[in-house]
Amino acid sequence: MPDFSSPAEIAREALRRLTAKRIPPTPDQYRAHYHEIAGTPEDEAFPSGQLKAISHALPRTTPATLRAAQQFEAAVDSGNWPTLRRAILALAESAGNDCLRQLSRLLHPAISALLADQPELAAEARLLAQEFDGDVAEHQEALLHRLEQFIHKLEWAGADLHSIRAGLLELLRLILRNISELVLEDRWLHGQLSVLSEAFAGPLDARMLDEVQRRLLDVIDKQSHLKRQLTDAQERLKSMLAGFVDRLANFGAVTGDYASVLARGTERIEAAQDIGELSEVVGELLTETRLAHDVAQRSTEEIAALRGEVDAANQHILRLQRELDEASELVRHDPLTGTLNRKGLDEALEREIALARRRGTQLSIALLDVDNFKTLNDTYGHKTGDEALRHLATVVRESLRPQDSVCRYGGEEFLILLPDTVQADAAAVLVRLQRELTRRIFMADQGRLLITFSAGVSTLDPNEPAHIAIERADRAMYAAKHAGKNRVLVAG
Ligand SMILES: Nc1nc2c(ncn2[C@@H]2O[C@H](COP(=O)(O)OP(=O)(O)OP(=O)(O)O)[C@@H](O)[C@H]2O)c(=O)[nH]1
Repeated sequence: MPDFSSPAEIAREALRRLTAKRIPPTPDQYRAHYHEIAGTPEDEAFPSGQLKAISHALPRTTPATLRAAQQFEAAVDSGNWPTLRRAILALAESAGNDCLRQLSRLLHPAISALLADQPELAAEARLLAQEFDGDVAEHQEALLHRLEQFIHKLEWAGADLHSIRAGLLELLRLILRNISELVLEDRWLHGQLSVLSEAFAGPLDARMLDEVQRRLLDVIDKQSHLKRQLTDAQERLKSMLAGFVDRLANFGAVTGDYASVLARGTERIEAAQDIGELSEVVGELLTETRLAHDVAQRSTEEIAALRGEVDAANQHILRLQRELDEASELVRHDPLTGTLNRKGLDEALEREIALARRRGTQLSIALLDVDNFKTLNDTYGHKTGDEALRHLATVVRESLRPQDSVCRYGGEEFLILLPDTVQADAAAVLVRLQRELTRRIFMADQGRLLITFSAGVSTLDPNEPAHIAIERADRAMYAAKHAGKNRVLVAG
């Protein structure tokens, strides 16, 4: 076989063989014959199509990845392997740098911000972030080792925080138990405290803590007011009783004197020698008797007056108690059902509207009114009516998410705020509530009573005042009543 030493000779021979075999001289056929004659391995064809597909899929989210992707695209267009090799290396480097930058952002600000209570760890996170942001090539291993140690410290700090939180919660539960033992006789405070205990039973979140804080403030307000008033009233009662005892002692002294006058009079009567002497003794006894009678009468009147004052003081204490119960309506919760009252609703509305605007989420409102409540009251009595309302409020509260608010809007009417909920979902929540009331049927003394309600649902437009959306829900609720009750309608 002749030896072809120069590329020109190999090329000529390749063309000659193609002609001899009558094969069309396409680039692929030519390349195959060329390598066969030269005895060299055949280069693979440049896979432009597939490489272009890869280049389209490359990330271009940061300036660095965009640059690397464009370099890759140009290399594919050039069809040149060495250029492509350089582009792939640049791509790998940009991906690595991107990863380091993300790690640096994770360390600072994200992790360092979470470590507000651990300034040393926060400073370490900042330092590591700076180093990962710089040139890591030379001391990569040392840096990775420090990162590993930092992660260990974070794990320990996390475990510490967990046990501190558990300890604080336990402490709060203890305080609550203590307070509820101290205020056994106050139903309203008792209700508030059981709601607080329930709140601490579940996982903590910021909204729940806010609610707990408000309720605790209510409890503290009322408790201190109540205590001051009751101490005053008790002091007044004490001083009245002291006066009463003084009068009794006086009366005792006067009657004691009278008894000795009588005894002396009896002796003198026995020893009397004549009528004159006797009439003198009787005269003295009459005077003393009149005096004793006057004192006794005065004392009886004073004691009766004192008794009147004690009764009035007692009435005053009872009135105070009632006024305080009414005053609890001025705070944020309805004493019968424990749901928010109007003032509580105003605050919750303000908070939720601001949140919805900030987050660009939908706030839905539902108004529900118990069906045929007057008949229930008339048939089973007002007390059963009250219990039915309490049952309804409990089922509603327990069926909703912690971020939803329930308010007693009127006698047997409740308003529910559903943050981050579109109108159709809010209607579905109310339908679920209807089902839940059928499942958890109200057990009255007289037996099982099914409570149903009619409801209207609306969604707040970010630019309208809340009362407009409430009016829409109200109209939908009335439409539900007219359509036959026990149904949920959305506002048109
Ligand atoms: N037991 C009890 N009854 C209440 C309370 N607040 C309001 N009510 C009574 O609820 C009843 C409401 O009656 P209506 O407004 O006629 O409504 P309804 O009977 O439910 O009729 P529809 O709404 O049409 O289904 C009245 O009798 C009120 O006295 C409360 O706190 N306790």
